[in-house]
Amino acid sequence: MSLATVSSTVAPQIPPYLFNTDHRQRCLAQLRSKTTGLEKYIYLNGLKERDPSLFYELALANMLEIIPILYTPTVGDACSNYSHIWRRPEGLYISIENKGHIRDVLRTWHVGDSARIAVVTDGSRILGLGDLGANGLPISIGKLDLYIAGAGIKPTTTVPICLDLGTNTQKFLDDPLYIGVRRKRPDTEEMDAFMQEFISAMEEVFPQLLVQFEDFSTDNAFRYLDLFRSKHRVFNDDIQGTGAVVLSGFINAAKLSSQAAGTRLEDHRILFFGAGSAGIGVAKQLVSFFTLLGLTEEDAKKKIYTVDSKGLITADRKGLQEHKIYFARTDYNGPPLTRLTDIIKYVKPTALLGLSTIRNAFSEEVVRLMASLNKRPVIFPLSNPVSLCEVDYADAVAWTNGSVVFASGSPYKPIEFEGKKYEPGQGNNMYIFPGLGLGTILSKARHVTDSMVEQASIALSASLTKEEKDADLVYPRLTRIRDISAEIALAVVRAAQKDDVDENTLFRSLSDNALLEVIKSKQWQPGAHRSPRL
Ligand SMILES: NC(=O)C1=CN([C@@H]2O[C@H](COP(=O)(O)OP(=O)(O)OC[C@H]3O[C@@H](n4cnc5c(N)ncnc54)[C@H](O)[C@@H]3O)[C@@H](O)[C@H]2O)C=CC1
Ligand SMILES: CC(=O)C(=O)O
Ligand SMILES: [Mg+2]
Repeated sequence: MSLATVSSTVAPQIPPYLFNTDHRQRCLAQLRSKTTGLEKYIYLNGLKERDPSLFYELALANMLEIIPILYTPTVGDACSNYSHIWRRPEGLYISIENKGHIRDVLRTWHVGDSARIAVVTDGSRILGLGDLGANGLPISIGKLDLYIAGAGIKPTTTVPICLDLGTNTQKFLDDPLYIGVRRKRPDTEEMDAFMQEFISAMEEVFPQLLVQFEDFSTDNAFRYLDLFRSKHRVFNDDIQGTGAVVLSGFINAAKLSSQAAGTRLEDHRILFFGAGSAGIGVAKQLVSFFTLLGLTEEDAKKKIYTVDSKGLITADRKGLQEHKIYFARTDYNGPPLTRLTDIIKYVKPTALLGLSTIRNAFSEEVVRLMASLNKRPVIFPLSNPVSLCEVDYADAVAWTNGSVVFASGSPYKPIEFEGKKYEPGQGNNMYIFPGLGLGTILSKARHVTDSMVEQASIALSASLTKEEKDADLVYPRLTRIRDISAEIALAVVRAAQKDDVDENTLFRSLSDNALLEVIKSKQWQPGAHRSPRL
């Protein structure tokens, strides 16, 4: 027998000194030795492949450090560069060329009947980065990592999907390493036929699955939500998840702002800078909330002003896109208002929400104007990733002399201003979709109803501890996300029961405390099946 044969048949021995240090510390040191976000992302991706349990253990124990790598902002870099950093298949690509046999492609995914949650993107609007085509897969993977870490969904029941339908971004079509099909995106007719086949095939192959649509371009985001939501178990994260998370933060922020001003929640006026899937999704969620407070829909709608790249959206504007019509103002008859400062002077908003993808759109002049109109202005620059955020946290604090109530889409660190510590909120749908998904899966809800989304939002806003309230936070600390997801799931299950869409009726007889315990007991824990040393 040759030496080469001997060495290939003997299992490699792990030298005992490898265990002198906790391997988690070794992995963290390796992670921290990487100098760029993208290198850290690649490192974590490799760790997940080698040892998924350890990967999630590290993510849970070091959330504030690791989530911004797996998710926004760094996942944006990963998507932008995905064709170049690709190592191995780690999700399901369904290409436009698979039309006619999509179910066969779905059957190649290894989890079959046990699949519970799929995040599906077509890569056409990844964060605020535009049409990234097949490079969009990491957004589905990152969202599912949050389902696993944040809600305790079992990793083996998740399905990350990127629909590879082409791209209209020429730079990718010209890139020899581009991973997707080299063609422009289909027209509506071709895409509709593909999507109909896709959603039917999903239901056939994965009968218990919840589908989260993610980062579709705005028209298609609304289109496929409207087409599928009453027939299938689906929701759109950018419209509904964002609506819920921002409503939740708004409720807490508006309380702080109203307390300072001596006004009521009903007195708020909200200006949306950006009127796409996210902006309009949030605006609709706010209308629904104001009606819960007793306002008529018409009066609730009057509280909302929307702005797009052409300025304040008014009903007399020609060729308005469908999704902008509902909020178009009928009470402004002057010349078009295009400058944000002029719009603010006209509207006098108490809250300014940015979902525009325009970096630094909330200039010093804008922020100071908001502070001059409000004792505690609510300013939420929600565009992702950080490179597209409408205003940095430190600037917002300095320009309002510390009075701002702030939440951004991507994370900022706490800061010190004139000797006082200030802590930002992160208004990101990551606080909602894990719990919304968990509640939907456990109740086996046939559909995701409006009330399930709304109750998720209200449960999140009610989840602040006294300490978090005392620190003027509008969202709970991310490190508590598992417990918060369980509380949200409880509210979602109850809403599903009220709407009579829960196919699992066993939970109906349980008290809230008992149900919460059941939900927590279902949360997957990393590390349960691994060697205690690792
Ligand atoms: N924080 C969170 O949880 C979430 C944040 N987002 C972020 O929101 C942003 C927008 O997403 P979508 O609504 O889906 O995109 P979109 O492209 O549909 O909407 C962008 C909107 O901004 C407007 N806009 C563009 N340039 C403008 C300008 N110069 N002045 C005023 N308005 C301008 C557009 O007209 C459009 O109405 C993205 O950056 C995305 O990452 C989206 C979902 C969730
Ligand atoms: C957070 C998210 O879903 C987005 O920026 O698109
Ligand atoms: Mg999104």
